[in-house]
Amino acid sequence: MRPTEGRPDRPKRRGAGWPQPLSEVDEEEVLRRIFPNLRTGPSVLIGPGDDAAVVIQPSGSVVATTDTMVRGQDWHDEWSDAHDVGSKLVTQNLADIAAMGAVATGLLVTLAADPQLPLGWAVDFADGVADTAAWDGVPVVGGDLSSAGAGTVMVSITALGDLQGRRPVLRSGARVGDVVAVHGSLGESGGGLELYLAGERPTRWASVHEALAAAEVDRARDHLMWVHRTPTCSVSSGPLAADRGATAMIDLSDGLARDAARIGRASGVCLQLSRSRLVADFVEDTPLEMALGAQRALHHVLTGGEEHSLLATFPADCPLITQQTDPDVHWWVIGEVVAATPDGAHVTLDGEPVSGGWDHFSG
Ligand SMILES: Nc1ncnc2c1ncn2[C@@H]1O[C@H](COP(=O)(O)OP(=O)(O)O)[C@@H](O)[C@H]1O
Ligand SMILES: Cc1ncc(C[n+]2csc(CCOP(=O)(O)OP(=O)(O)O)c2C)c(N)n1
Ligand SMILES: [Mg+2]
Repeated sequence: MRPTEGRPDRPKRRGAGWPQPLSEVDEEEVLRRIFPNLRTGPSVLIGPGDDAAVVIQPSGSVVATTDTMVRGQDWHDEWSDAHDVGSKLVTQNLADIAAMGAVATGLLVTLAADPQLPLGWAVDFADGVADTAAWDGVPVVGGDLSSAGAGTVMVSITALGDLQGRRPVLRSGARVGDVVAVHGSLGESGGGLELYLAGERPTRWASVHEALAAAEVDRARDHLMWVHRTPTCSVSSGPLAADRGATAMIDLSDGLARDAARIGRASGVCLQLSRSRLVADFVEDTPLEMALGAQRALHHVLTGGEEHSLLATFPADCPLITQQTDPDVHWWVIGEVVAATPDGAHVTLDGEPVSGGWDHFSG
């Protein structure tokens, strides 16, 4: 069983102090509430407040990615508060930067909202972005505010990154004979989504003592829902994997089966996953199994989205894989790269084609 990593569950929410709708304030006032909580960094020459930011890119090339979330499609207000949404949006973007083998150098944040949205929501969202970005040492360098139709809240981040002289790790680099490995958890966010969709809500423990005394299954459920609200990505593991010879890499946003197939397709190979390894490392004795049972757990391990762990391929003799000593930075070997099969499967489980995972348009 992999160790579960932690960061503070509930950083401070300031927004409760500003229940008035955005329509009662002007843009300057929104920004005045947001800016003080943003942290800068040595790579930022010009930060938020001018027409554009100026960020130092030491290696001369810019890694750029963007991700968007929409209320009702990507979160429900009954599940996630504004701080959670900001935190998750940062993780989605930083995971994409890490999966290229790069280090993030700046974030640009957009909020387009119904003017009836409370000012406090905008502040808590910005704080969620700022707190999570600061945790990973990434400055917020700018953004945009816009209004949107009744009920609409759309948030988006564009992240910039620097390869620091590394070659980018592409989806197309996997070679026959490589091992397939995962850094981070699998299926926990998907398990949390299942619980939320089933109407479950995390327990609000009256005290730490009460939480510790709670049944293990209740803590397992809470953990899954917490991961769904605020997944994390170990951002330094991407560049480290790149330095140590990763041949292909992707962050797991749409589910292991779907994202592994992206590497397989781009590389013209098949990623052959091992059921016994996935079960031993990600199902047995995990919160997923405890909360949902072994069968649902394996389903989420294979298809659960929004985990933002890293999936990579490495040469089989790569020391990062063969000489692992620290369980906190472990790459779990879950399969190997084989030649693409004539029927076109780019990912298999014990040799059988496997599919599933998230798609925005086809569900
Ligand atoms: N509207 C768009 N216009 C141009 N490129 C896009 C658009 N949407 C997605 N892409 C590109 O397509 C690729 C796949 O997108 P996506 O599945 O969102 O990637 P990821 O899972 O890494 O966020 C990325 O390289 C992304 O930049
Ligand atoms: C209300 C709600 N329904 C469904 C989901 C599940 N969900 C939304 S997006 C997504 C996959 C990842 O999103 P995407 O924008 O495709 O990330 P990217 O691949 O671009 O990084 C999943 C599993 C959710 N989080 N909230
Ligand atoms: Mg995307």
